[in-house]
Amino acid sequence: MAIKRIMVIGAGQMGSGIAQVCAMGGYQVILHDLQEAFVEKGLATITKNLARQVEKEKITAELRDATLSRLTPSTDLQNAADVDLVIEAAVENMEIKSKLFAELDQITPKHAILATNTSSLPITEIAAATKRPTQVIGMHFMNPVPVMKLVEIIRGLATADEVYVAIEEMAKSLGKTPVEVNDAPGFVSNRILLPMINEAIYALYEGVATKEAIDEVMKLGMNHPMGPLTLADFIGLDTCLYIMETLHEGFGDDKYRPCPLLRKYVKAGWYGKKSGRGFYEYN
Ligand SMILES: CC(=O)CC(=O)SCCNC(=O)CCNC(=O)[C@H](O)C(C)(C)COP(=O)(O)OP(=O)(O)OC[C@H]1O[C@@H](n2cnc3c(N)ncnc32)[C@H](O)[C@@H]1OP(=O)(O)O
Ligand SMILES: NC(=O)C1=CN([C@@H]2O[C@H](COP(=O)(O)OP(=O)(O)OC[C@H]3O[C@@H](n4cnc5c(N)ncnc54)[C@H](OP(=O)(O)O)[C@@H]3O)[C@@H](O)[C@H]2O)C=CC1
Repeated sequence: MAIKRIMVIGAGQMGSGIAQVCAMGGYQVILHDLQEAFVEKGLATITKNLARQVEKEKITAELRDATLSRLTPSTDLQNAADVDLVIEAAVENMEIKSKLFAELDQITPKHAILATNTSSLPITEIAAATKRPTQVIGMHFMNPVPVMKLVEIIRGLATADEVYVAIEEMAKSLGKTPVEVNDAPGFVSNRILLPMINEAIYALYEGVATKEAIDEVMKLGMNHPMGPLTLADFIGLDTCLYIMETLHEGFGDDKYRPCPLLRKYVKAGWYGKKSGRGFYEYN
């Protein structure tokens, strides 16, 4: 199954990172979002990242130029008509993802693989929105995509072995390390990470310590590169809440109930780094 042309859907923090590593890996990439301004913002992030790498002499100016030349902007989903693979990285919402996959099933060629970068939603349910569930798979990159080695690959109930192998090979071709997991709420990564972050938010909510102290304990005491509240801001508090809700609903276990403080911040529009304010403030 030769993969040459890819559409990445969602030009946010994950979609732009995924588009960057795919283009650097030699693939032709269409970066798609709802509005031109979002696509432009994503492309500007990629351009800035590549410029920084050239400055640091990590990549050549030729690789930067070749990478940029392989990226095409899109605001029309019909542009997926000749791709071999779609990697969807739109917002973490089942209704939006199901609708996108149903449309992609109509638009993309029969051989195309439809992958989702969802953090927690059931791959099997997303696949059920299509008539090609054997060709739907989870391809879960970590943030920041250009830096983190892991790609969690999630098989839905019907995912075909050859589709799994094609995605595993593709992840390796990007210099990533794929790890195979089965379809369960939050998979492995967020089933373990998000309850830890949620518990840190509860510690803040209950006045156990300041946000700085909570982060310092986990950084200096556990050698985490970022404290859990800084990491929550980095992931996006909206995404953190969606993931906790998926775990809560998926397992039906109250140990996964989202902290009320997390809900309050999301209701206030404090989404973390991407909106300028979360637990901390950003310029
Ligand atoms: C929610 C989900 O579904 C799953 C998830 O993704 S959960 C989140 C998983 N990610 C993490 O846990 C990240 C934890 N944090 C870290 O690993 C580190 O703090 C970090 C890599 C983000 C930054 O590392 P640091 O040493 O503090 O900063 P810094 O020295 O500036 O950066 C290290 C390198 O990363 C690069 N980098 C940092 N942020 C970047 C970004 N947003 N995009 C691209 N590159 C970035 C830097 O350019 C630098 O590259 P070089 O080594 O080539 O020079
Ligand atoms: N943040 C993280 O650390 C990680 C996130 N993920 C997952 O990746 C996905 C994206 O997350 P992230 O990049 O952080 O989120 P962002 O909010 O940064 O980006 C999402 C982008 O998708 C766009 N979008 C929303 N709906 C559609 C649609 N129907 N068609 C096309 N584009 C759309 C959004 O536009 P608009 O602003 O208009 O809504 C926005 O530009 C989520 O599923 C998330 O769970 C996976 C790994 C890590």
